[in-house]
Amino acid sequence: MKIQSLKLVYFSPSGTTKTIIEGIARGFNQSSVETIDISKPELRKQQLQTSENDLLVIGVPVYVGRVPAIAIDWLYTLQARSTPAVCVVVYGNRAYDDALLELKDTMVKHGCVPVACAAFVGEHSFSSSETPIAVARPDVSDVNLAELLGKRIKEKLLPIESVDHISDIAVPGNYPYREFKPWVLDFIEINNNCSQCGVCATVCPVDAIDLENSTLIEKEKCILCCACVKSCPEKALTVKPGIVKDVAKRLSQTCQNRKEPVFFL
Ligand SMILES: Cc1cc2nc3c(=O)[nH]c(=O)nc-3n(C[C@H](O)[C@H](O)[C@H](O)COP(=O)(O)O)c2cc1C
Repeated sequence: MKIQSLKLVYFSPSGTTKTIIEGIARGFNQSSVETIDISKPELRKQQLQTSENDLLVIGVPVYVGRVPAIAIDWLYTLQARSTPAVCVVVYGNRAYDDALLELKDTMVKHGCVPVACAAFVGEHSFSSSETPIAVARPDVSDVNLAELLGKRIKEKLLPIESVDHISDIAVPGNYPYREFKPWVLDFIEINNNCSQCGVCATVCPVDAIDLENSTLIEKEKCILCCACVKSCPEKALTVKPGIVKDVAKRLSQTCQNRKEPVFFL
């Protein structure tokens, strides 16, 4: 199959999913590449139409074993016509549960034909110096594997005449998908180092932080991604004692064993 354009789409508040998707794209080595970063609220309004001549690569982080609701909402606006697609989830070294299955099912529902699926590991959103979880993942080895996956997808597509010749890919996961109830939590503490620079408000994928006064965080909008905590140049934002901190402590003890990326193609 001759691919004319690579379409990259990722939701990646703290950047690990973006790193993996870019690695896959390098390995695939296509001259025409269009990227939509759906972590940015204004870019989520952008509609995408794809055809059989495109390769759509979508990456999302795993949130409580599922695809983040924001990414599912965006996928509902996707107009894909028989488009070969790569489904990628990135998780924080605990488990990806039903997320890869959910992503694959959703993409199929919207006109995609999965040509490869993969689960990679990224530093956990709740990781901190006190509660380290998968620190600095994806690392060089993960990125090399992402590039290798890109090459293998190209090799797989080369001899195939059309999407009708791509067989179904089985991925782990269960029905019904793991239950997910959004948490509404006021869990961020801001100390006196805050210079009101606004970086936290700019990186927030749901516009939950007031740009003029970053101490005003709308907890009903917050999705706990911790992009604000991780991006603060003054290290003024930290996680308060409470549920998120307790989860982080538990995961930093129970998820120490390194998990490796897996491909299905
Ligand atoms: C609300 C929330 C739920 C999460 N649930 C899981 C999970 O079920 N399993 C897991 O291993 N990691 C989980 N993570 C960690 C992220 O999947 C992981 O850190 C990912 O690399 C973040 O991607 P990003 O850097 O592209 O934002 C969760 C993170 C958040 C914020």
